[in-house]
Amino acid sequence: MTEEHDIAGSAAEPAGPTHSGFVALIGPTNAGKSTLLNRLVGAKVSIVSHKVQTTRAVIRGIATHDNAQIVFMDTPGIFKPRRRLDRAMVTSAWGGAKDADIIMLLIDSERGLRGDAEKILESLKDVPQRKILALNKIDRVKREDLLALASAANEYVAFDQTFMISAENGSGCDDVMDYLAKTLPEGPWYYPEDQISDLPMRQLAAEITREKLFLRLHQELPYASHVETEKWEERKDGSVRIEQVIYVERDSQKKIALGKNGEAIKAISTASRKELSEILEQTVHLFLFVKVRENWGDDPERFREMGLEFPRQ
Ligand SMILES: Nc1nc2c(ncn2[C@@H]2O[C@H](COP(=O)(O)OP(=O)(O)OP(=O)(O)O)[C@@H](O)[C@H]2O)c(=O)[nH]1
Repeated sequence: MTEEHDIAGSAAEPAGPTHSGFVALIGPTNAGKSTLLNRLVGAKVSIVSHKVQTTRAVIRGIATHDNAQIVFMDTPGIFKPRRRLDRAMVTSAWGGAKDADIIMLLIDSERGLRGDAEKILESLKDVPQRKILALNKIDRVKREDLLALASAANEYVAFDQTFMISAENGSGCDDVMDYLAKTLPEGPWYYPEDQISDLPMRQLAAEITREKLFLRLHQELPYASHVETEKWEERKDGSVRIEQVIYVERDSQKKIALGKNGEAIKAISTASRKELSEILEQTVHLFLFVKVRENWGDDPERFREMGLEFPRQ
């Protein structure tokens, strides 16, 4: 994940050695993944409010604990991608997990290994990364059942650690964070601490508009355009105002992007706004501008904005 390293330079990091890395949180539906993330990415932390796309995974939240920055990823494609957004984001089954430093499997200890949990354990066997297990909802089960479940799961996969937690009341969650903070590799933080909240969402929004642009104009505008989100303003009435710029390289391309009487840009804007409203579950006011910027394709900054590594050669 070298592209994120590029961003790390401006992070407000604590003194002393820092740790950082990606944790893929997986588990059957209803295991308590969202509840756990809300807790772990809680008070001290900035949450990425919506689902966010990096190259292959979905960043759900970024937590800081001691000197570590822990980036939690969702890997929705492992099972049945239910939501449209999930499907759109999943490029390959274990996509996100491949880039994770640690894979954390969350199991509902009341349900045990029935159904999906067993299938996931099976498929985890061949995954090379360090794996940990968290048995959730321990407030609902007896201790001896928990121990039996822990050893049953460890027969499938040799977990580095097994935690017993309650995402709901917080029990055991600090232990998980202590472990992650010290086990993730030493290195600079991936994201600036104070810029976490909407930066990735801006990228996702730009990506959606770029897709609409491409769908409509790919024959005329092959690779000569790119989209940036310039403004993101949450409004009191619950809506959001998003301003984006479509960069093209030449005046002739600007004409194409606008279309006759602005028809192309209007259609792109409508399609993008619709999808953004669905994803964000709020009213979106989208404003698109087309600007000519020569040679944007040679500008490393533009690549970084898109979360891409700048090809050196
Ligand atoms: N008793 C108890 N309930 C919990 C705990 N953690 C989560 N829950 C409940 O379990 C249900 C499912 O939790 P979610 O966090 O939505 O589960 P999820 O894994 O994100 O589910 P999907 O988004 O469907 O994959 C909710 O009703 C939670 O309140 C826990 O530690 N104890």
